[in-house]
Amino acid sequence: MKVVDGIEMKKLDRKAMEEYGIPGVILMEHAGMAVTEEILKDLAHQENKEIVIVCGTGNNGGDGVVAARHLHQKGFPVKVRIIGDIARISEDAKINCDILKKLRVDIKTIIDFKDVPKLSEELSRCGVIVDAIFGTGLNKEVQGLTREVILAVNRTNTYVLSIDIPSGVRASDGHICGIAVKADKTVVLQLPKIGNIQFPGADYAGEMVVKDIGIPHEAIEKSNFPINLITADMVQAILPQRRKDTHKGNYGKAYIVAGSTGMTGAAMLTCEAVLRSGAGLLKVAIPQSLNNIMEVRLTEAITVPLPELKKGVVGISDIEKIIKTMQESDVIAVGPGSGQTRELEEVLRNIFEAATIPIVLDADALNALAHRQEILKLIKSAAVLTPHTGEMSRLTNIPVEEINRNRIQIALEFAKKWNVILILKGARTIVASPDGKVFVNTTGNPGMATAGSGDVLTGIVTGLLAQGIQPIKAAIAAVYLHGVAGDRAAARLGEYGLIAGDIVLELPYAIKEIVGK
Ligand SMILES: NC(=O)C1=CN([C@@H]2O[C@H](COP(=O)(O)OP(=O)(O)OC[C@H]3O[C@@H](n4cnc5c(N)ncnc54)[C@H](O)[C@@H]3O)[C@@H](O)[C@H]2O)[C@@H](O)CC1
Ligand SMILES: [K+]
Repeated sequence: MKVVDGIEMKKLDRKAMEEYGIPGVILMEHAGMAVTEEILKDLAHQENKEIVIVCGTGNNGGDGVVAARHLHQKGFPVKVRIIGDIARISEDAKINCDILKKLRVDIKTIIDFKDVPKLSEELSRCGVIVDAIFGTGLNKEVQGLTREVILAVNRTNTYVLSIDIPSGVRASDGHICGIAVKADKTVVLQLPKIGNIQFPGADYAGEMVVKDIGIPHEAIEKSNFPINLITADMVQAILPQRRKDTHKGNYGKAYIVAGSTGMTGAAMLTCEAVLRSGAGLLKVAIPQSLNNIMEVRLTEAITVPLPELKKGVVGISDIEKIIKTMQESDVIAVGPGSGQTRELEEVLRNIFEAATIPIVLDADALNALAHRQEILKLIKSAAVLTPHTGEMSRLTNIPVEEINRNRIQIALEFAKKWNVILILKGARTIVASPDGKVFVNTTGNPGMATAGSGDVLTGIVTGLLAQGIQPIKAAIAAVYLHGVAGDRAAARLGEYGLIAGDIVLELPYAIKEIVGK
């Protein structure tokens, strides 16, 4: 599903109106009806059926006014409160306000700070507050009277439903413009906005429901706005059903170069995740001295011990053996728990020059690359890099705070510059492709911020690549499944006690949930 910013949404609205001749009031009517439908669902669970709709003077307010009409028609007690000068109300909103007045719906303006205490009382007493103050048109910090009203909304214990986006959240990036409504539910119109899914804004949305308001789908499909939301349907289409007449040779050979003294756990988690993602066969290159531990813990993998010169880490003396096994494999992953050595840079350079299969780079491989990014240019096959924000900061020399402010753009630029698929991990992991597309993941939870969680993700990507899934699709499916497995683990254990091994254990069920088998 496409994700847009306010400008792209306006373009699509305009296209619907100008190219297809769908009048704005019709779109507004659909929006108001979609909101009504959701309010009716919420009211079904509660005694207090009174609704207060707080509107701004733009089209978001207009959507609220339409909802008021439909709720009134169904016999619910509705109050509409418009903040500011009613004379400045948008054209389509005005048409709807005029109808409301003829229907004698209780509609008043809030023009003074003196009006706020009375409004606060109404907001506390009603069953549902509808937030129709600002939508995609929010273009400056929220101050004065509107700020007071949003504070009043947030002070109540009343259920709050926001139309399109919680008022105060900027649609283009999720920035909070001074203050924002804390919603229990957001009825997103037609397409999710970046501000609905990127933090901090995403934290204000509550449950999200996306509703079609009649913007022609072919206009949306033609839009070349590059951001997409990863959905269950999308992942289902990526993961093939297994044919009955197959054997392990049909599901690929994965090769993992990972682990060092004290870090065998990282290698282990990656390997387990590869196997749990359905790869046919797994070989793991591990420093000789760590081989015994791996053999005991990892029954299903074949270990390929490396005759390390430096004890406990993979070094350049191991390169021939690594390349030989790589040539017999369908995907190679390097980095989890490899240890920070300058020699790893040389190992990577040799792998990059020789590889004709997809390469996954994580953790210490990324730290090694931070010194010599330019060797990425040697890669002839597909590469998937999986940095968290700290690793991304080292890779790009961009401070963490700046990355957090601009995750989508920074991920996209890196993917394009180095011709790689970039998985930028974090709350709302982003997958960026070298051809300029971005996919945002919304599965997962804060319990997954735990050691080893990233190693599991590397294993899933590798396992899917082994099975011949196209690299960008493998990355998309991997981040989604990783999150679903984490959510399942959190549902069972809570977020505090969740550890990376629990994500691996839930992974088969997460896949089954999507594939059905
Ligand atoms: N044809 C359309 O454009 C449609 C728009 N729809 C709705 O309309 C919304 C967008 O409507 P608009 O573009 O009118 O914008 P909004 O309704 O989001 O509000 C913008 C209004 O608020 C003012 N404003 C912006 N930031 C402010 C601030 N910080 N303090 C005080 N005033 C501020 C602007 O000057 C403008 O008057 C969407 O989110 C959606 O809910 C839907 O009705 C469907 C059709
Ligand atoms: K809103």
